[in-house]
Amino acid sequence: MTNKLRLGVNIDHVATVRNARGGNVPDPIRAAVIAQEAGADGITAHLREDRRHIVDADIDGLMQALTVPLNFEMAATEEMQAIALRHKPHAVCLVPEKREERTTEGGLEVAKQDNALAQYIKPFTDAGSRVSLFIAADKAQVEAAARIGAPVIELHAGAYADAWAEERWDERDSELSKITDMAAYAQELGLEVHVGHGLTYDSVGPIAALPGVAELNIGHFIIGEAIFRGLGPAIAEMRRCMDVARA
Ligand SMILES: CC(=O)[C@@H](O)[C@H](O)COP(=O)(O)O
Ligand SMILES: NCC(=O)COP(=O)(O)O
Repeated sequence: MTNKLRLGVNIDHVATVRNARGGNVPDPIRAAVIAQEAGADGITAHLREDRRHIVDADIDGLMQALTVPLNFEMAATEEMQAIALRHKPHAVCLVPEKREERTTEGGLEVAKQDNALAQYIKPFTDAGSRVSLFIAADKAQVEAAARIGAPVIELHAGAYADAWAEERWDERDSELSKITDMAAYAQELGLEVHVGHGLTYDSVGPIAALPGVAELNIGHFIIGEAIFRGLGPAIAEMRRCMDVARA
């Protein structure tokens, strides 16, 4: 496996700012194009059921504008399945959603609904989209992902990132251990491993250093940092932090 760690830039929160006023600015498609020019290896966009940030037209625009792969995050619903099958993005990442949550709180429950999920993901595989499951770093979930034939998992780094931000160092270390162990185990089971949620310039290093992890998806922090540095430089600095850790 190549040592090159891919960076997927999540542009959801450009749309959050746009939607704060309605209208068209700032444009998430323009952000995605700048991100790919700045070295993003892929773009991630999460079409939430409530359309609180990305909206359907953004997915149309991304599919037309991008030359790098689109990782389309969505809930495992019939509506979202139809949208994804219409677009056939490079990757479909299944994410659990709660209307009342501020952000994605947990990982997808795969172990308790593996038969239903196996049926649900088959049309994506048939359409040529890679299926990724956004799960907690939990053995039962990793095993279930492998069992249903998903080629990719993305481990939820939120608890690790939150512990880092709040300087709860013991918890940070135990969350990092879980991600480390489950990333290794998933690779033994033949899964490609991605990690994402809440990562920053500070917290990305230990995750980027994990052997064999193929991709990190990072959004909220980069978009926030872009206010101060500009989007291209904010991405370049994240790339640098990842490369230093992986070297
Ligand atoms: C699944 C995931 O981690 C990202 O999509 C993240 O959730 C960004 O979207 P929200 O901030 O709306 O949760
Ligand atoms: N799947 C995680 C992602 O796309 C980015 O999450 P965040 O950095 O916006 O928290």
